[in-house]
Amino acid sequence: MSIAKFKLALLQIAVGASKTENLLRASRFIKEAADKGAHLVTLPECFNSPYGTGYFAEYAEQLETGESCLALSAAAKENKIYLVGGSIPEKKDGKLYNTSTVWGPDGGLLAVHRKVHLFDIDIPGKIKFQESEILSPGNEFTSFQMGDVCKVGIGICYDMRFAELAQIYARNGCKLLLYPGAFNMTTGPAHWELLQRGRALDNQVYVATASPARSESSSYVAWGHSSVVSPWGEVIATTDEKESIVYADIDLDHLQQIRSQIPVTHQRRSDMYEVIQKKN
Ligand SMILES: NC(=O)CCC(=O)C(=O)O
Repeated sequence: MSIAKFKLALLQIAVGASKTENLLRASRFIKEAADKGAHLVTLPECFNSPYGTGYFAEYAEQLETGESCLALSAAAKENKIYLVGGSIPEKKDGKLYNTSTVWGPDGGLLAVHRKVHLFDIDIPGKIKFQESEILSPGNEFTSFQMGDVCKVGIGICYDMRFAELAQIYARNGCKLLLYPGAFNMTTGPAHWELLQRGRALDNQVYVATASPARSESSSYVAWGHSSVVSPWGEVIATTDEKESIVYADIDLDHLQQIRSQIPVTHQRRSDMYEVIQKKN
């Protein structure tokens, strides 16, 4: 019989200039969440490096040999949890990516997601950010199977704005979508929660986001507010901007009830419209 409920933990940790300290902090928070019964633990976007195009090259690692992945693998194994390693700047074949790795309770690498939609925006007088100045985009959908419990889809931050990605994950059987992210002080208050609720409600899935804690002295000030939204579109767990751990019970029976009560999946008019998946 498969398990219908599990505890998810989002680690909203402070991220500073020292990679070593960032990794130690992450390991400490992972242990705390596991000790509190979390089965799946998620770190924020860019948890080992300050977030900014000027930092990515310096902090980037190769996945196979980098100290961040070694630390994540060890933490997953020691605590016997599924671990989504937020994201890190990755170097591979002469290119840089914003990359999330997923680890199983035996410390093995289960999945790798390279941010598909790069964060390039320009809101005059507020924020201009161009990830594409230095990063390359990933080209793959990424999901992983959490034992016999549930399939989980991964996106990184700006990926959450693209409804089609979430729709395809849901269609492929994902019941939880995880977005390590770092929205900012302009788009955070306006869109962070709205996007999560939209993705959750449209697809009748759980959606969770993990942000770094806010640091007013950073060049990029993160919004924080890591949250979990239910398939009903309700925020079931959240926090403010400070360092904290957000816990939520993911209840797959509840998800199934909502899907039976409001059966939009079966009511789609695919004779009239369709979202097409062009890659794996
Ligand atoms: N790191 C990101 O992708 C930030 C995305 C963001 O802030 C947005 O508004 O979208």
